[in-house]
Amino acid sequence: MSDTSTTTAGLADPAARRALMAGVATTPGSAKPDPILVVDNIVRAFGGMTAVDVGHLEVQRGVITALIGPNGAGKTTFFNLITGFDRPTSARTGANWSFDGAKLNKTSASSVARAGMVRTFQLTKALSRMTVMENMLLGAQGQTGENLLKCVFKPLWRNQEREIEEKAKELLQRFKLLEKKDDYAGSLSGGQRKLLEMARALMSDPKMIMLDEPMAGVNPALTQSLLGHVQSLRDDGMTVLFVEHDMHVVRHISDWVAVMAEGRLVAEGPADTVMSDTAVIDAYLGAHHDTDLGDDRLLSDDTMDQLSEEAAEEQAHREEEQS
Ligand SMILES: Nc1ncnc2c1ncn2[C@@H]1O[C@H](COP(=O)(O)OP(=O)(O)OP(=O)(O)O)[C@@H](O)[C@H]1O
Repeated sequence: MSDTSTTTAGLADPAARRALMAGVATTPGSAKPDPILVVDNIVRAFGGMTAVDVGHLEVQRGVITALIGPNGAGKTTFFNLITGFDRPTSARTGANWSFDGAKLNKTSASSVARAGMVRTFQLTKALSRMTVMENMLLGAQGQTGENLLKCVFKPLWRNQEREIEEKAKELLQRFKLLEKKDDYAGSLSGGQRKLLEMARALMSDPKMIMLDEPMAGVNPALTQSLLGHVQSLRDDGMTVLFVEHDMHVVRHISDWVAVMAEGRLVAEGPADTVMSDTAVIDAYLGAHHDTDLGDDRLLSDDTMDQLSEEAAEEQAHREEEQS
């Protein structure tokens, strides 16, 4: 295994990332130079249907890995399993996964988050009725102060409360949401909600952030800014694992792509290699024939016109809001 500190330090540099992944085999389950997450024999069946059956998967530390696959491939179920929100049916027959060297099987979702693997979760109805700041403070749960000791060490708790609020403000500033801190989260646009979900996840200082379709429902004008945020998390040394259907996004920001189909890991590699893999093309085209695998040359003029119209509308809307 390579030295983690030196490996991750230079990963803002694309050439360093390419060099790091260059020697990795493009076969499903391939070994990584310094994996932060290692998964073995994780199976989840619902009745007679096997939703997930992953024999071995390693996620490289400090890079952006996309998990792709057609609808129903098992991506969300896989996320739920490794983050402790669901249990594998293979629990008794050897399911194993570890994060940053610590075993995670049988661990609750909150312990997984405390270990440093945090997933974004969607703004539910209940969270929509809370303010942006209240949502951020929820993300800090699990830190001291929640327990009875806070009554005994109140000054200490107050200090921490202040620190947490400061941290929330800094993150909101970074994600351009500070002016909205007292607004109800439900009043935010689709893109701003995604930013809030990401900012909230960062409140607990994760080592790895897992994003489930971070670009879904986000209009083109905000997509660029969201992509920039995801890349800067990686550049700051965080590991990113994300599920995404938009293949343009996947090509644009992924350092590595893992592909699932019918519950199994069927391919791995850099985006371009994976997208031209026949197993991947078959998996997608078998599911829906009109799938766009993210080659910009395939975008029709009409689609491009529509995208720029939407971007212009969003820009006009923002200018109107500012005036
Ligand atoms: N709680 C459940 N009960 C029964 N079947 C389920 C349950 N959750 C998921 N499934 C099934 O498991 C399979 C995998 O679903 P999953 O949502 O993980 O796929 P996915 O790759 O995330 O799909 P999508 O891209 O459409 O979100 C699907 O056939 C789905 O219907």
